[in-house]
Amino acid sequence: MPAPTNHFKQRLARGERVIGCWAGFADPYATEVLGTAGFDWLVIDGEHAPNDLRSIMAQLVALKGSDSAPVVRLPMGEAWAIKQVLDAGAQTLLIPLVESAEQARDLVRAMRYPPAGIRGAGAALARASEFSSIPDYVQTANDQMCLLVQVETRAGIAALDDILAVEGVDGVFIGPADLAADMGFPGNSAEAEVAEAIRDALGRIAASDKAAGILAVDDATAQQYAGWGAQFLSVGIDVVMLAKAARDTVKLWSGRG
Ligand SMILES: O=C(O)C(=O)C[C@H](O)[C@@H](O)CO
Repeated sequence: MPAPTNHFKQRLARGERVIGCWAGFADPYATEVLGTAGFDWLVIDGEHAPNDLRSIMAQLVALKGSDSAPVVRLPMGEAWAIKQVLDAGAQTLLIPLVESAEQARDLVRAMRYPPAGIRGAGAALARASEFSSIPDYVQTANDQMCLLVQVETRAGIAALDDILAVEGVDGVFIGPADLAADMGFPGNSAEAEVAEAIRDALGRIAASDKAAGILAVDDATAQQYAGWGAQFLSVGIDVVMLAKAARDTVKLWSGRG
């Protein structure tokens, strides 16, 4: 019995558009709720949500029966953190602030067992191997790894063609907020210069053998990004959804006192 098939990786490879959402409550109960909504993928955000290895693992467990594929974002692409989260059962990683092909190659290697990479062989006690119930996990896991790198600085954009040439990178995600900030327009990814950089980058990624990804928090922007070539498209953030719904409810009733 081989390592679990990464259906999300297969869908990207087939060129399917897949719609996702950010899971930012760092709580398995909230992520389990999201997992019933019908999203194709969910980002368990270890960069900007208060997650740690145990909360990430608890959310992987919560999504085990869901059709929503878990995508785990780490704070940075450190090999030791990648080793831990893969052993916890993650198969798709979103790694922020990638700015070179060398960095991308190092991430590919960190996600794979030797000789293709440097992932430590601890599967015997790992959730990923179902605690050794998958006897050939180490021999079959590499093929199920899905690496999504975030390009979200001017340096990353400049290195995009080189990053796109790296074997083992499955997708490139453009981070609009960080890119806008790095370009001198913090908080304004709709600024013409930033929007043009996003449009150009999504087009170049879509023309490559990688999947293009991005996040939008309003429908008009999401539609625009889809038209520019976004294939794995996140269309919301759970925390923002709840906060907005709560404020709208208060606004609705505040005038009815
Ligand atoms: O740069 C970006 O935009 C992203 O990487 C997404 C953000 O980190 C996400 O938290 C929404 O702001």
